[in-house]
Amino acid sequence: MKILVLNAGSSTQKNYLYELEKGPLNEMSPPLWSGKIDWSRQEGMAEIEVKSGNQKLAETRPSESREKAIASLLETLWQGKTQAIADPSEIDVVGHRIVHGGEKYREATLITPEVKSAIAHLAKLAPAHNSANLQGIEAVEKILPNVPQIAVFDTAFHADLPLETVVYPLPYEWYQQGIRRYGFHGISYQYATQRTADLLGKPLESLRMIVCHLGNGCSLAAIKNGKSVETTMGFTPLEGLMMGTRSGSIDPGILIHQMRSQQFTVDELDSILNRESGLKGVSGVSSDMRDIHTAIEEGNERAKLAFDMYVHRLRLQIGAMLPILGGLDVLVFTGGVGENQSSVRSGACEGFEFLKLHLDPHKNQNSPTDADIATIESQVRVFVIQAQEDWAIARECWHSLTKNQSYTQSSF
Ligand SMILES: Nc1ncnc2c1ncn2[C@@H]1O[C@H](COP(=O)(O)OP(=O)(O)O)[C@@H](O)[C@H]1O
Ligand SMILES: CC(=O)OP(=O)(O)O
Ligand SMILES: [Mg+2]
Repeated sequence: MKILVLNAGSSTQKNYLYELEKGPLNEMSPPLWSGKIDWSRQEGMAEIEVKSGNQKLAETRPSESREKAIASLLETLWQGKTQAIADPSEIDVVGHRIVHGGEKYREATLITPEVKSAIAHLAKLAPAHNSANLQGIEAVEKILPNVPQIAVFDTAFHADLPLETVVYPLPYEWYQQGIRRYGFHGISYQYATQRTADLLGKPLESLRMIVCHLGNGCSLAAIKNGKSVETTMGFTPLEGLMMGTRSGSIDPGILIHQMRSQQFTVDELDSILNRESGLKGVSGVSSDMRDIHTAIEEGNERAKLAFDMYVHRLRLQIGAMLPILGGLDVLVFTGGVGENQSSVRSGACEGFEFLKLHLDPHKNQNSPTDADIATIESQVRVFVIQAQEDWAIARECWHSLTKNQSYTQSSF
């Protein structure tokens, strides 16, 4: 079965083609083809990178609409030096990461006009994500009109969060209107928790885990019996940790004050909190941890402050999860920052020695992939797991199509 996966991020579009013959294993099988567009590195420009076998294509082009960019990227799958298939008709199914599934979507779902309008409706709550997800679905509809498309939701992993976590201390009627905590990055959490348990050789259900997903968007989740019991993102992907360009949690009184005294409009505040805050807003340098690191080495004090705040807030939230879990067996770091920035990991672990959590500095420094970086004596294991949201989506597609053959046939 050939499965195309589209993962639309706020400023990136990552696409992969996987081939699964005997069904998915827990360990990732490398994709036949991958194509990435990154709009975050240069203003008005799109950096494109396509890989297939040992062929590689890299170029920078002026930005165009996401739909057009996806269409031309997908052509490299069946044309030119990165060609991986003879014809688009070889693709059996397309899986999409959909960030916000609201209350209704608790598992992978075949995309129908009704599902599309629900995704569009939820774009109000995750504007940087759901509308990009929808553009991906529509781009594929034009190129592969007869191929089933499956939505895999980031919110689904948190579907059973307890009520005291879900409800905000606001008028109860607001909760009844749908203003509640949902949690995100669930596809990443599901993969990282199972992968860690497999590497440890222990049942997932026996482990108390905290997983820190640190990419452009950052959140962490407490996982007990294999289920999410608390997480830092809430109604939207803006709550919680400090991120690349998002503020994370702040005093809501600041917004009221700024609206009143500085007359900011709602759209201006939305843009400031989502795109001009976090590492970028504080440092004035960049949202990218690599640039922050370089600026710190050059003596930039605001970059240092941004880094220190990022780590401080991360530690606070790790600490907040401890009583929820009643202790900790494994701490996991994943996502672009979690996988690559050893100083974030060591900073986050500082102060948790009282748990007998001890990082091995040498192992940590080498930024390993899918490895334990705690000392042998440490009573808490610490893992770095490469985020594999796309592989997890491919697995979900395979399960959806094979668990119910009539569903598969009727939808072709
Ligand atoms: N080698 C690296 N060292 C430090 N940080 C990195 C490195 N590579 C990527 N990052 C960080 O990871 C972020 C992207 O993470 P990623 O998980 O790919 O994001 P997303 O999936 O949300 O687009 C970058 O913005 C950067 O801050
Ligand atoms: C939900 C979310 O924040 O996603 P990302 O990290 O891809 O921006
Ligand atoms: Mg991501």
